[in-house]
Amino acid sequence: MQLVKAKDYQELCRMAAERIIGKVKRARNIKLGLATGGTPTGVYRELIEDHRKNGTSYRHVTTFNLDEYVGLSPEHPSSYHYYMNKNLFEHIDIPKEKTYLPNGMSADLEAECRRYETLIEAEGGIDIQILGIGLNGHIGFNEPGTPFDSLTHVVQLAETTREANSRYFGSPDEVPTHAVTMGIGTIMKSREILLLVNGRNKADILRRLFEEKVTEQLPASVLKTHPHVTIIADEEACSRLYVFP
Ligand SMILES: N[C@@H]1[C@@H](O)[C@H](O)[C@@H](COP(=O)(O)O)O[C@@H]1O
Repeated sequence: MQLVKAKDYQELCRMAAERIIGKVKRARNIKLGLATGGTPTGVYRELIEDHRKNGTSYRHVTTFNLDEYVGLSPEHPSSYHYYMNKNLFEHIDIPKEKTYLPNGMSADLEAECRRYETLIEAEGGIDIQILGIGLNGHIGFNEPGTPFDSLTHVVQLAETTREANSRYFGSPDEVPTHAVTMGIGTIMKSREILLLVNGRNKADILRRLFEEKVTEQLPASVLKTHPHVTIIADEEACSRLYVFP
């Protein structure tokens, strides 16, 4: 894992966007793995601004999101479909039919998981996967204890995760109890991974990521075994690291 330090959130977003834009410009056909949550919103803002100012085109881009809540339709304002449409897709020229998220409304969720996994494979896999990290070290919605070889699956969300994500809902009870998420094995198949970590509340989990051994109890620790991971973290997130490049 390579750690790149950003002064603050704004710089982190610029750095991440630059990497993505560089790839989008260079490749004729690129598959981006996208994340939701608070962390990537500023990166998406940068992509939109660059698209407007510099005309970077996304017509040749396919996207796969990490996860979606079970039981929320794409029209639900707290669904990840809605988030992606509002925060990115509606503002760039990506063909809507090339933007994929798991369908949390499927009547057969097991079949949906298999369909999503197969779809990623059929498209040739993900070139670069953007990740945030949960306070307990989850990536996507892979909570502590998830097997490292897991593929897309249905998860029961940890209460701490439901609580942390309740800010996106009217009340904590409205947060779904389950989600469909790419598995850790799915994420690890990405050719490159960009983990974004910002803010003081992430300082402890970033410290744990560096200090603790690779264990399924800390899902993000698996990234230490991937050949091409860059962590972009701001100063606040790095404030508990002993050694800093
Ligand atoms: N499923 C998402 C993750 O993909 C995200 O990385 C994490 C951190 O969110 P935030 O960026 O808001 O801290 O929370 C959610 O649970």
